[in-house]
Amino acid sequence: MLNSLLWPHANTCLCFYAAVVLCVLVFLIGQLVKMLLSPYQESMPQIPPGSQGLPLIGETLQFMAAINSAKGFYDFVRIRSLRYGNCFKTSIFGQTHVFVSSTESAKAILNNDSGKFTKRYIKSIAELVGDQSLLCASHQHHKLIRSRLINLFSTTSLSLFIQQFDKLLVKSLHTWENEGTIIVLDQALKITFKAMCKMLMSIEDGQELVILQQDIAHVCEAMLAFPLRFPWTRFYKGLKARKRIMSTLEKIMAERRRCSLPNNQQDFLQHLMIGNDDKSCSEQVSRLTDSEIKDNILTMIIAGQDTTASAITWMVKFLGENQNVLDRLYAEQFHIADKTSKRPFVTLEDLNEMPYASKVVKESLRLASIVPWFPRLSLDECEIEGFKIMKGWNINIDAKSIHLDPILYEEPNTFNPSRFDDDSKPYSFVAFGMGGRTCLGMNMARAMMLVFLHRLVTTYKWKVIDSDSSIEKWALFSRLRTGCPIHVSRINTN
Ligand code: HEM
Repeated sequence: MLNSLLWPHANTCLCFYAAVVLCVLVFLIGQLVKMLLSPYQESMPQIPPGSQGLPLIGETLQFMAAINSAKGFYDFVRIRSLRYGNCFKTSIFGQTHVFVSSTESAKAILNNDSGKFTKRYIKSIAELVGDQSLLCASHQHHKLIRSRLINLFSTTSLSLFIQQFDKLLVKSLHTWENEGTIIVLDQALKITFKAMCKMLMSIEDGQELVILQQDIAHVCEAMLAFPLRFPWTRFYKGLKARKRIMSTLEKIMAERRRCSLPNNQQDFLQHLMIGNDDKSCSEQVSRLTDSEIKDNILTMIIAGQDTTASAITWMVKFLGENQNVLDRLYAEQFHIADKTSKRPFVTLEDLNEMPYASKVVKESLRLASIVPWFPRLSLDECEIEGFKIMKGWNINIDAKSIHLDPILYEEPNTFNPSRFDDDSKPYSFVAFGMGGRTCLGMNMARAMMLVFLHRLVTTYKWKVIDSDSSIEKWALFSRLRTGCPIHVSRINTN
């Protein structure tokens, strides 16, 4: 009886102790596994710091607010870069964007030896420039288009372009004297646009040019707009303008085919069409379709006009505010003017004899950072700056931060062309990008800036009237809101 009473009790005790031992064992094994894994977990890269903002819209509203402010859209990046450091994450238009600003990351991403990155613009931009545009094409398609376009940017075409640009500029500068006050940006936009249209399609004057310039401006304004398709929205107007530009190009191409223009017409469009229409061309030579030609003519106007005009405007402002730099520039430019004044045009060789002006151009491009960041897409999971980057994230190389990094540039906010007396550190100057997507028109842009500098400095003295540095709202590239008004007076060379 006693046994019968004791045994069930003993059984219960045994079960209890066994359960306790089991629990302790499970706990100890858990701790052991945690200990073994913990060094691994600590070394696992974390995702970059930053805020994803509100559900769905992320930080889109803050980004749009920056686009619509006098500080310009880069301010969105600047504030976060100060808060989180040289690699941070945000969410815009429903997508994750990472911004990085070290030279090492710029090198890895722009060189893209790993093949883990491709270029990507937001969808609305791709719609405006066209999906056959060099800017939006995927890796292989981009290679094909770039290989065709790069032939257009030869030294011969650069020399011809310099002549054409100089001719237009001299004509335009002539009229400045009567006007007294000049808005540099407006003038630079007109001249660069004319020069680009002449080089691309031989359009020089007339109503066609005026309408084209207005339409290009609409397309540019739409690029940062919210992609809403209502008749009163910027985006819709941009799409309509693109349609008109496309039909103008179609008309020009049809006309050239109908009238079988001589193949010696020296413009980019004709060169691209010859490549297409010439049936004797080897099949190996990759030809562009009509859509590819049209999208890329539009791309080159957008990529070349606004950027160069903005850069010229900043350069005039920086020079107007730095008399010591201007004095040194006068010495160099008047020396060269002894030669150029005896010839009808400035030549490429003349430009090669302007070492100080070249540094002025470079310093202006650094300080203005016209294209403030370069967008890429991560094709695979990878690590950047010690952070984990997921496949499908947008990675933006923050060129402006690199250009203003005090470790790379002493007193980075000072306009000092002589800082380029010594070679720059690798990837510290990326105004035209680097790697397989480097700016195709960089020599053309530099040439326009140098010719502009030469003619302005040797023709006029100028004073910047409004020193306001606010940035134009909704501008795709960093443009001065005032357009830099200057008062000019002709230099008496007698
Ligand atoms: C000061 C003026 C200019 C600046 C600052 C500038 C800057 C840039 C930058 C930074 C890129 C590369 C962006 C990236 O890697 O994502 C680029 C690409 C490009 N630029 Fe320029 N650019 C200028 C003038 C021009 C001109 C005059 C043309 C003439 C047509 C031009 C045509 C292009 C083209 C076609 C691309 C795309 C290249 C590609 O994706 O393969 N640019 N530009």
